[in-house]
Amino acid sequence: MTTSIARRYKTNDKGTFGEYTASTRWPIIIQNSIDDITAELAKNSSQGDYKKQGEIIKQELIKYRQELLDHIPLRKFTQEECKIANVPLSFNEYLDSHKGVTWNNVEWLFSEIYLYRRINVMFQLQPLWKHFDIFNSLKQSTFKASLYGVIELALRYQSLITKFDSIANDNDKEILEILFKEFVEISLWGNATDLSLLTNATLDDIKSIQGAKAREESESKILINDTKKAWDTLIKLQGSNSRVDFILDNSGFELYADLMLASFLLHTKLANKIIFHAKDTPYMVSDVMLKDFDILLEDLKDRSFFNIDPNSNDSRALDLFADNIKKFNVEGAIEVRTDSFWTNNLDYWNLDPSETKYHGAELHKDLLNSNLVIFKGDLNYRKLTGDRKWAHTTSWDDAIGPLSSNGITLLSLRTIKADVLVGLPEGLNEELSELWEKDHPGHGSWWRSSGKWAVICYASS
Ligand SMILES: O=P(O)(O)OC[C@H]1O[C@](O)(CO)[C@@H](O)[C@@H]1O
Ligand SMILES: [Mg+2]
Ligand SMILES: [Mn+2]
Repeated sequence: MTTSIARRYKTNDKGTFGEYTASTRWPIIIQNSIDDITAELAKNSSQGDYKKQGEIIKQELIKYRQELLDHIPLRKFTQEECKIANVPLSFNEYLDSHKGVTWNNVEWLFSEIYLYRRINVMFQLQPLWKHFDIFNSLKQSTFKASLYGVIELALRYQSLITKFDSIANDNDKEILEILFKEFVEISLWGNATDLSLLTNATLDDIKSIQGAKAREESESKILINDTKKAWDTLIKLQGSNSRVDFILDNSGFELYADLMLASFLLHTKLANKIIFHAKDTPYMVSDVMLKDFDILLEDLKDRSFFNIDPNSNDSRALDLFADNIKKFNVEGAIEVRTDSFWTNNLDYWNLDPSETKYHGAELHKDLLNSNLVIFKGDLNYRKLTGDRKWAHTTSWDDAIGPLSSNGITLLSLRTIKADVLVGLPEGLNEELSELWEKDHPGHGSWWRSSGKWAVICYASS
């Protein structure tokens, strides 16, 4: 490690997107939850104890939102909360070593993860709401609005699947590599419909992001591209035992795009085992929980969800994809797991034998058996780099600390949506900040939180 370790971004770092997120976006996200639980309570099905317990949660959310606005200190979880809601003790350990941190003066990474954990505890304390995903209706409505992109990819898959066998048998490595790049980029940009940013997206916004045309022009937006290194790793294993893991990000279209990449890898024998790692609680609004995998497959088959003509080829294309994923899952070629580590406040420097209290060491040991661990999205990138204020020219290997030498082979597919960013050539951050400043006076550095650029970063040891 040649670079001294930079401190983490904080919610009072002037002019950063983190400061704006904490001061402005989080109260909106809590207000959305209040609106959604209000809608749930207005349903005829909400009666008796369910209604009573729901009202309690609603009042707590309203109070909680005010707590953020009043910059109250972040409180520890009570004994009861930890017990009933399985809150990892790492949250209280952090608060013990960072006494008196307030919402407007705390590390961004911790406070954002803590934010969602507090909301989850409110639900887990009410027995009839213990497993209620407050973000489910938003996840579902956004996926429903992604119909255009969903159909487009399903048709692409339907036309390609007949060719996968011949491509694999003809040993046509060139076309295989082009398709690998294409499916990696589909998975990368699938992220672009992240709910937490598109708070008022129109169907056109969502369509444009997901259209094939958007992907072409997005090539130029990939600032660091290690796809070739991942290709070289997997092509050597083609046809033999090859396990690829996905540390998932968002549900809906992004998960659908991840499944596209996964099925491509399986059909072309670049992998024969895919393990998806989902979240164990509602997290960052849109992140995938175990149940979201099953819901996605149901949605793809449900003609009242995507209301298309059941006798159309579009419908057959959706069925084909959903049935193939289902088959892979039943056969065990695709496995979906969860672990409390992924929603913990610890960054991914703890994916290491040294972390023996919160599953870091166990997960590290298991991931040593993977030939490629794909970390999806912005929050995972922030945890890989510790969400630290590194100089933007800091090397990737320095920024990911122990992960550059403890044996895991990883690939971060990240649409850039937060301040932290490393591995850039000298001057590029300044150049893009100037460009962004033109249309966004005073916020030039927010080019790094627009989701319009991406990085694909590889590490192996
Ligand atoms: O779903 P993703 O790609 O992890 O994005 C989540 C990101 O969105 C934000 O909420 C907005 O920047 C970040 O705080 C967080 O890292
Ligand atoms: Mg994302
Ligand atoms: Mn996410």
